[in-house]
Amino acid sequence: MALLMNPLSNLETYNISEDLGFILEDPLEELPDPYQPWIRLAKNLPSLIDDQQLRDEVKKLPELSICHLQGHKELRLAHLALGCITMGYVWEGGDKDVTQVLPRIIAVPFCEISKKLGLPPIMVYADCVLANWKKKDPSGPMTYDNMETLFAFPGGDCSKGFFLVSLLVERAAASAVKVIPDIFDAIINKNCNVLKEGLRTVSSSLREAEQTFHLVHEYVDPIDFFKILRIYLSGWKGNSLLPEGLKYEGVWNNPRKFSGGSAAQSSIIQCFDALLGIQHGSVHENSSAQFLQEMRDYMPPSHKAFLEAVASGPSVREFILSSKDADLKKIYDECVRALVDLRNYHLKVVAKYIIIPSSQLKNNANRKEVKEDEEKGTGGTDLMSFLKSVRDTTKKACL
Ligand code: HEM
Ligand SMILES: N#Cc1ccc(NC(=O)NCc2cnc3scc(C#CC4CC4)n23)cc1
Repeated sequence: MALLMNPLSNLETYNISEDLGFILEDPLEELPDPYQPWIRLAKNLPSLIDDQQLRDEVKKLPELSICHLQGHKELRLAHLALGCITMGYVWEGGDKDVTQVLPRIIAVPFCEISKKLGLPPIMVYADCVLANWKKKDPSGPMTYDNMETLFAFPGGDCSKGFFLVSLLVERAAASAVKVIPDIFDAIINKNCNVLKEGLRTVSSSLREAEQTFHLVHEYVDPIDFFKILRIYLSGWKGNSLLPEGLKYEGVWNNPRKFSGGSAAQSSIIQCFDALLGIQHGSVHENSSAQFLQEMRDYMPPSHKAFLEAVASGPSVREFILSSKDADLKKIYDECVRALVDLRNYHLKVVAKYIIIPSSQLKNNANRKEVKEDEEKGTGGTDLMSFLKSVRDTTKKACL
């Protein structure tokens, strides 16, 4: 039977790497000379923030047109650098001195670059995880010891650990992305053996991703994460510290609300949900599904398009439900269980890095009441119930 056109046959068209999945391959580290002031500020965020100098330095930036930025990788580096500077600018004073206005000198170029990339004018996962890395020895392996982030936040090596461990988990799971076109071809051609092969690769890459996740305990300190880093990931939607949002001076007359960085902006996990036919409730009544759907607007548009292509492709779940092949059902369940185990492990990590430090700090005599939205995700969601509901709907997908 002639191979029917498989919409996913060329991952390149979705800016997806055969080897690294949604990770930006070989991110640029430098921009053309005129933009050096942006790179210099972004490279010195930790010390500028610790010295409370960042806001003053931002105001001294030269007015720059974005016309000298050429190509996707320069735009991604510029969005990453300006995204880091924006988070540092807004949260430099912690929750005691929050600024409501982003100065035009940075707001105007940041919004123009965001528009060209189809990203929101706030730091997103595709910035500080997917594009924020380099190898120390370019000919060496992609291992933690041979890698470095391009930009960091205050809190010592906490942001490096958090961003690079997430990147390595993405890389482990990426080996499953490249078999998705083969899985769709197998369904179109009713080839059970090729389908089984593809699903075995999916479950083994998810198992490898969970193993990689363990690195978080070695490279991220819970107190540094909870007390310092998470502040800089916070957004201005559903945040009582910026109830109207942030005013982007010179761009919009009214303040705008954008959600803080979230791994719900990671395409890789949402891609497995789409492939396995796991619905996290309907976007009409279920807030978890709404949040996951909304976070797709914080992904590079080509990655969002890939998720939609996977979700609208031939249904793996329906094909297997209608199949008599018990082996096929078993392999499908192994994929679902691997995703459940990954989400369960993630919940344990969230307890260690958020729930426990939060209660420890709450118990400190001199600590003010925890703000009502501190227990919420950077996206303003009630994080534990969100994560548990996503894990539970994944579990329900078992055959
Ligand atoms: C210190 C380590 C971590 C903490 C404290 C943490 C915390 C959280 C929190 C609070 C959320 C809820 C939504 C949000 O606010 O973003 C979340 C979502 C998520 N996190 Fe993490 N996370 C950590 C590490 C990781 C790593 C290494 C990965 C792997 C890529 C990951 C993948 C996800 C995903 C995919 C979601 C969206 C919900 C889902 O699809 O299950 N997280 N995380
Ligand atoms: N209190 C408290 C509280 C603390 C943290 C959060 N949320 C949070 O850190 N989300 C980001 C996240 C979750 N998982 C992963 S892997 C890689 C990233 C990332 C990133 C960059 C920011 C784009 N993430 C919510 C509430």
